[in-house]
Amino acid sequence: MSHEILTPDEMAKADRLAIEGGPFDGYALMRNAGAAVAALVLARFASASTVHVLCGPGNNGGDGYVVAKALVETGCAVKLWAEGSPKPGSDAALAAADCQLKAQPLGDFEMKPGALVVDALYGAGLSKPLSAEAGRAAQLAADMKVPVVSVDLPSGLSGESGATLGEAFQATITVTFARKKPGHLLLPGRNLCGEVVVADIGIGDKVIDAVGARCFENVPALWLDKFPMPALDAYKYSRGHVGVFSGGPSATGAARLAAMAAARIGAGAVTVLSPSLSLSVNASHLTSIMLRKADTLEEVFGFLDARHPEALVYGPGLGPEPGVGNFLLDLLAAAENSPKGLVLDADGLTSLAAQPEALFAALHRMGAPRAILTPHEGEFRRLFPGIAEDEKLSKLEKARAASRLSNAVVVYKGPDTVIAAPDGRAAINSNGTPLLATAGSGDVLAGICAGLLAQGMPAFEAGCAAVWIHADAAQRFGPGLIAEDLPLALLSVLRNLREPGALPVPPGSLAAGKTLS
Ligand SMILES: NC(=O)C1=CN([C@@H]2O[C@H](COP(=O)(O)OP(=O)(O)OC[C@H]3O[C@@H](n4cnc5c(N)ncnc54)[C@H](O)[C@@H]3O)[C@@H](O)[C@H]2O)[C@@H](O)CC1
Ligand SMILES: [K+]
Repeated sequence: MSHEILTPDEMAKADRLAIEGGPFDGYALMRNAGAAVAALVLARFASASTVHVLCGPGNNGGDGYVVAKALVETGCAVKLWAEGSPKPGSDAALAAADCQLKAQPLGDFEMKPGALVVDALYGAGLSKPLSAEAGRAAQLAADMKVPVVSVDLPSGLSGESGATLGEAFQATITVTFARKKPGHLLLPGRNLCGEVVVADIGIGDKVIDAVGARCFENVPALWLDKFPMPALDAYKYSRGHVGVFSGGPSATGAARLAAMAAARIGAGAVTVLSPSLSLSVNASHLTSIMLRKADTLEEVFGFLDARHPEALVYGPGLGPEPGVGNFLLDLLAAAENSPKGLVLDADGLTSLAAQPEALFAALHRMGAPRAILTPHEGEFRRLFPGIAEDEKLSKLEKARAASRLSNAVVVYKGPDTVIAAPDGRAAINSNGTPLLATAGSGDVLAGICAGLLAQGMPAFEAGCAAVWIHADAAQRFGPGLIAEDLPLALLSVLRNLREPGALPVPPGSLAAGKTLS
C-alpha cells in the first residue's frame, strides 16, 4: 500500500529502520531527498532567475544544502541563506560542508522578482514558532508572489496536526518523502502546502509496513476490495434494505435525499419511515422508494420484524428536540430489534447532545461497530465537547478519540473530513470540494453510508467509500451542483469504479511505478 500517512514520529521511525536495514545511511537518504527536490526545481522552475535556498539548523536544512549544491552543479544561479548552523557531526553538517556555497544570515535575506525560494528551514522537527527572521522571509516571499518549493513541509506548519505555529510559508509545491504526513491533508496545512509531491528516497514498502501506521489517505484502493458488487443471483432484498426516518410535513426532503442516495449506491430496497402527518407529502414525491407509516416505536419494530432492514438512517430533518434522541435510545434499547447498521446524522446527533453517554452506551451494546456518526464541526462540538475543546488534539486525534468513546465509525466532516474507527484506523479525505457546501449534501452522504452498510460493507470502509464517492460525484457534476443532483451524479462515479484501470492515480507521485492497483 502506498497511501499510508505517517506522523512525524512514525516517519522518524521509518528513517531509523531504513538506515538500520540499509543500503542507505542517513546522509545518503538526505542526498536522495535533496536530489528529488533539485530535480523538481529543474523540471518545474527552469526559468527562475535565481534560486534562493533557505536552510535551517536541522536535517531539513541539510536537505537544503544538498539542493543548493545540486543546482549549482547544473549551472543555476543559487543563493544560500541560513538560520543557525547544523550540529557538528550531524548529517546536515556533512551536507553543509559538502556544499560549495557560503551561506548568508537569514536576517539579511532579500531577492528580486523572478526568483524561486526553496524553503528548507524546518520540517518534521518544528518545535516552536518561526523566528522573526524566518517569519519575515515567509512574508517577503508572499508579498513578492515568488513561487516557493517547501522541503517536506512549509516551515511553520506542524506535520502532525496541519496547524501553524505562528507565521508559515505558503508553498507552491511541497516535496515530501516516502509518504504524506497528516499536516499535508488537514487544514490549514493542506492550503499552505500547495501541490504535494511524494518523492521516493529509498525507504521501501517493507520499512513502512514495519512502522505499522494506522492512518491512510482516503483513496479507492483503501476500500475497493470491500466495495459491494451484486452477485449474479441477487434479488432486491439480498442487495440490502435501508430504512430512512422522515421528519414532519415541512421537513421531509432530507429523508428523501438520503433515501435516493442509498438506492443509487446500490441498496436493493429503500423505505422511508414517515410520521402520518408527512405521509402524503412523501408519497407525492416517491416512486421506487417505499413508504411506511412510523409514528410509534411499535410501528418501527413492526417494520424491523417484517423487513429486516440492514441499515437505518436516523437524523436528517427530524428536529433537534430531546424527544427525537429519546426515541432512538428506546429503539436501540430493545436489543433483539437493534438494527444491523445505523447512520446517525444531523438532528439525530444534536437531539442527543444533552445525553451523549446514553447514546455511547447503546452503541457499545450493539457490539462490533455497526454505526456511523457523521457530525460536522458544530455537531461534533455538541456531542463530544470534552474532545472538541482539547486544543492539544489534531482533527485526526479528535476523530479517533470520538470513535473510541462512541464505539462508532466517526465521519468528522469538513473540507478535510476524517473517518475514524474504534480500532484506531483512520483516513483523511483529500478529494473534498467546496461544491459540497450546499444544503442537503450531508443528507446524501448519510444515505450513501447506509446504502453501503446495507450491502454488507464494513462500517469503516463504508464511511471512507461514502466520503470519497460523495466528493467525486460533486466534482464530476461541477459548478451549479445542488444536493438533488448528487444521487444521479453517483452513476458516473460507479461506472468509473467498476471499469478496471479507470481509478484515479494519486496526484504528484514521483515514485516510479507507484500507482494504485
Ligand atoms: N534520515 C532522516 O531523518 C531524514 C530526514 N530528512 C529531513 O529531515 C527533516 C527533519 O529533520 P530534523 O528532525 O532535524 O528537524 P528540522 O530540520 O525540521 O528542525 C530541527 C531543528 O530545528 C530546531 N527548531 C525547530 N523549530 C524551530 C524554530 N521555529 N526556530 C528555530 N529553531 C527551531 C530544533 O531545535 C532542531 O535543532 C525532515 O523534515 C526532512 O526534511 C530527509 O533528509 C530524509 C532523511
Ligand atoms: K521546510
